[in-house]
Amino acid sequence: MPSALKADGITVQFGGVVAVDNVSLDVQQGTILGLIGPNGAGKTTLFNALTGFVPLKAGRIALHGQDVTHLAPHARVRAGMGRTFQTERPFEELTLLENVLVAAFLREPKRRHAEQLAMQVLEQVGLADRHDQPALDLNLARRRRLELAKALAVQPRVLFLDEMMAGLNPPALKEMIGFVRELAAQDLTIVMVEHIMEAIIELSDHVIVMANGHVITEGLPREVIEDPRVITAYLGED
Ligand SMILES: Nc1ncnc2c1ncn2[C@@H]1O[C@H](COP(=O)(O)OP(=O)(O)OP(=O)(O)O)[C@@H](O)[C@H]1O
Repeated sequence: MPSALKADGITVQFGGVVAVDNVSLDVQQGTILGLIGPNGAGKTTLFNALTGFVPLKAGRIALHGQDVTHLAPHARVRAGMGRTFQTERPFEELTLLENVLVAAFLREPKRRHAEQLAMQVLEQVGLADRHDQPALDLNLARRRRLELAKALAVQPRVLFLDEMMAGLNPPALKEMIGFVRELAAQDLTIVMVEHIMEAIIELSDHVIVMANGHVITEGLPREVIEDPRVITAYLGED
């Protein structure tokens, strides 16, 4: 299977804090990588490093063989990265279609094509029938789906999902798991930071566990969550 995302020796330092220390990963096309670890482990920082939002102290990143290490976030979008943000902030006065259009224009300059693309992704996340409503009225589950639609509107080859499942009620969680599974089935490569273990177990092909900026173990989801080192990292030594 071809490598979709390959990162070697990623290191990020904030002042005296090494938030991510020499982390490497290799994600095969069409697979889902789950990134877990206790609060402060460095997951979001790694995510931001991969997508270009924080500078690297060391390391290299390749997307489908293209070196993107020194590209700015918008250039990584053009190279094929899409991402969601932990705190979704839609333009509340704009309609759902307009919100997704803002993202679609990053990849598709012609308005008619961008609109088609935006409607298509709204359809994919089950929001097409609300496309002309303002984002202001959306509940949490629909805001998340809108966030997913925005990330999909840049037509990514590798999609980064940052805690998409947090706070969802059981039906909405099931629905979101279904959307993500469907995307991977369509050969999209997915990297997800997630605290909800149900989602990690159901979706991940491979799991990386971080603590204190390091990878402490990796492997199949059911194996890693039973690893004593992982349990200790989450619960502490006592
Ligand atoms: N902009 C920043 N400036 C300084 N330190 C930071 C910055 N961002 C993160 N850190 C520090 O880097 C470390 C890793 O934080 P990070 O947010 O990446 O962890 P996380 O695993 O995503 O945690 P959570 O699960 O709570 O989101 C922490 O010690 C944090 O305080």
